[in-house]
Amino acid sequence: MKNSIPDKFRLPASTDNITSGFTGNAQIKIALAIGNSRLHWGLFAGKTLQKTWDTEHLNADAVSRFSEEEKAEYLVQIVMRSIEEISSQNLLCLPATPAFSNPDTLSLVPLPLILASVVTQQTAIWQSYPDVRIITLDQLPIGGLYPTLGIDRALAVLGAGNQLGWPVLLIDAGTALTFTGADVNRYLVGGAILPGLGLQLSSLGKKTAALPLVNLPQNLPHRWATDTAGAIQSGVVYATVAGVRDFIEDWRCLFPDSKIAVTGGDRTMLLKYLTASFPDTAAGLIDAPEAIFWGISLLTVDC
Ligand SMILES: Nc1ncnc2c1ncn2[C@@H]1O[C@H](COP(=O)(O)OP(=O)(O)OP(=O)(O)O)[C@@H](O)[C@H]1O
Ligand SMILES: CC(C)(CO)[C@@H](O)C(=O)NCCC(=O)O
Ligand SMILES: [K+]
Repeated sequence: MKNSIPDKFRLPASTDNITSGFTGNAQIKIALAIGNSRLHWGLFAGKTLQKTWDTEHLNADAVSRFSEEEKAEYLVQIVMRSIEEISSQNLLCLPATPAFSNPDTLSLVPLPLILASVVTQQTAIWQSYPDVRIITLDQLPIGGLYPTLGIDRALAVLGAGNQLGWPVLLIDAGTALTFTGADVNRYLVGGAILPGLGLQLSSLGKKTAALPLVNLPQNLPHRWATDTAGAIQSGVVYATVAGVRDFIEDWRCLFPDSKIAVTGGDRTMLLKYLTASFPDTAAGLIDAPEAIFWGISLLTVDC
């Protein structure tokens, strides 16, 4: 669904081609994937992903006090500031157009925003963005999806399958750790959900009296620990890695030639632990931090 754009957010005709300097005629769009821990951003020129970055969730209480018009302006500025920040770090080359170089004109530029969210409260905020399109399951060219499946899982498995080939198993090591598998007919076979590595550690720290909050270890820890922090790390890491291995091996029995991709904020650590403990299982796993944006890129036409 596309909201109408209030006149105050429309680009002046002279800056209509604002981003053409590095993209030719391709239209610039922003993708926002809202996860349970943070916001994941992608900048597209047409279907080409130029850059990705992460930011914090917005403060829902603060935003709820704004009028509709203030919300719209605030959200446009959040997007533009975020882009300016990554471009000023030289991570992205944006042309020196008035809209990008003059802070007074920032709010004139409502870049189209494509939103995929698994956090309802954050979705609600972004509905006030002047040019937003929200991706829903029914828009995805993949069969067998059940109504409550997370849009992040559906997009990431679709993206991985399209980019790497089908069948595909997508492992998302995010707040939650998920497995999502689809067959050669782009049909959902199924999956599983468990607490992610970070969430296992934080819930032990928060929900027990004696256990401290500990970080993920940099490397595979000692299994038989003789201190509390080490015992927590050992338990979480070895049990998770054994579980992940079990899902991978079962999937490989079902689909021996399947691609298997790993995404999410804890993917690098998970891959490190898995490689150290089960090198044969880890062999051939594909590092796919942008899997969800590969999925979103398939939906960037006519929006
Ligand atoms: N800079 C960072 N900020 C927050 N978390 C980070 C960061 N770098 C790595 N992580 C790890 O990323 C994990 C969260 O992964 P991710 O950001 O992919 O989740 P999410 O997409 O917000 O959640 P989900 O997809 O499960 O709803 C945390 O457990 C944390 O350990
Ligand atoms: C599992 C999470 C939290 C992973 O981000 C998300 O995909 C979600 O909220 N899913 C809904 C339930 C399901 O996928 O079956
Ligand atoms: K919940």
